[in-house]
Parts: sequence; structure tokens; C-alpha cells
Amino acid sequence: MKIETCLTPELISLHKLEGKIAVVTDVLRATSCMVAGLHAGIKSVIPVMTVQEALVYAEKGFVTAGERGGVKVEEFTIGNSPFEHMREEYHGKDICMTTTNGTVAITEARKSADQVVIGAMLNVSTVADYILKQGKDIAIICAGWKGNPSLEDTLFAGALIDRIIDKGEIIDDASFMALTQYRAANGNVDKVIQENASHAKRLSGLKAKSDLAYCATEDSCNVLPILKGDAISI
Ligand SMILES: O=C(O)[C@H](CS(=O)(=O)O)OP(=O)(O)O
Repeated sequence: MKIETCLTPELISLHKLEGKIAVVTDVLRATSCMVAGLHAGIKSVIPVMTVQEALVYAEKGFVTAGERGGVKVEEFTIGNSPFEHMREEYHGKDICMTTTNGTVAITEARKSADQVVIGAMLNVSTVADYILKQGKDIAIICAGWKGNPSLEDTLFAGALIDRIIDKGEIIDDASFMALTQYRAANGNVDKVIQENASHAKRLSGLKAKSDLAYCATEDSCNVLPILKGDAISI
């Protein structure tokens, strides 16, 4: 099993995803919302690129979710906090979601990967167990932030690689960097993100501080969201 890491969707054209499982992550906060929401009881999530596309789904009765500039889109039902996605009133519902970085990464990965799996710190061990069972080559696709790599997504890549490296082979420097960074965090991923990640600083300014600690928690949601057709479900 070969392991590679794409640190930002801007670099995705450098990766051949055909025949591989793409594990897409956006720890702050899109994939954490998906994992937490589906774990809580949301039926499915359709990721789209634009607000306009989401509003078409709204007319069909979908709950709409997401942000622009970190702030809930005015016409949407909910924003991009995992706590909103876990609310009981959305259990059993289909959601359409668009965010600045996360849904872009999913849209890019699905163009050529064999399968797209949604990863977050919240479900990293569940994703690792699945990858080990499949035994296929994987590419970890980090959403980053507006084309730049991000610390929290790189830490997720490292956390996943740490759990599968005994059965796999790293084939790029980005994967080695991610693994080294995760191991250096030494069990303090939450602290490392909160003290150093630029996205953490942005979210603190948006009064989303409680999202930070939650999204940095490893393995609180044992679900495996997979993209099937246009929808992500477990
Ligand atoms: O809401 C978020 O965490 C971000 C918004 S921004 O990039 O900080 O403006 O969106 P996401 O696509 O989940 O990274």
C-alpha cells in the first residue's frame, strides 16, 4: 500500500488518483462537520462548490449548510460548526453543503479517485482501519486554506499515516513531513492547533473557539463517511 499526501487542492494535478482511495480532510471545519453530523444522525451530505448550487437543493427540501469567509451564508439553514450539524432536528435529514476549502477538495478528489472517504481527527482510527482492510494505495487530500497548506489538515494526515505505516510505504516528502509533525505533537494535537494554526486564530476571531477543541479530538466518532454518487453517507 503506497501512501501519498497532497497538502492543498492546488497541488492535486501533481497526484495521480486513478485506482486510489482519496481520503479528504478539512479538520477546520468542513469534514469535521460531516463526520460529527453523520455520526449524530444526519442521513447524507451533498457537497457542492457554490452557494447557487446549494440554493437549488434548498428548493428541493434539503437543509443547507456552509459558510463564506467563515460566516454562515445568510440564506442557509446552518453554518460550518459541528455543533450545528449534530442538532437533533437534522437527524434523518439530507444536507447540501458548500464551504471555502473543504467542499472544493472533495470536488477535486472525486474527479479521478476510485473512492472518496471523508476524514477528520474525529474518525481517524475508523478511516485507518478501513484503509488497512482495503489494502489499496491511498492519497490523503488536505483542504488547506485558500490554496495554502494548513497545520491541522497536515496533522490529520500524520495521524492517519501513523496508524497505517506498518502496512504501507510512504512515497512522498509531504507524507513524511505530516507524520513527523504529528509525532512531534506527542498527544497534544489540540494544543498544537490552538497555539499555532492560522485557521485557529481566524476561528477564535469568529467566536468559534469551542469548535477548535472539538475538531481536534481524536476518535470520538467511529463512522466512515464515503462519497457514493453525489452524496456522502455512512
Ligand atoms: O468555516 C471554516 O472553518 C472555513 C472557512 S474559512 O476558510 O476560514 O473562511 O471553511 P472550510 O471549508 O471548512 O475550511
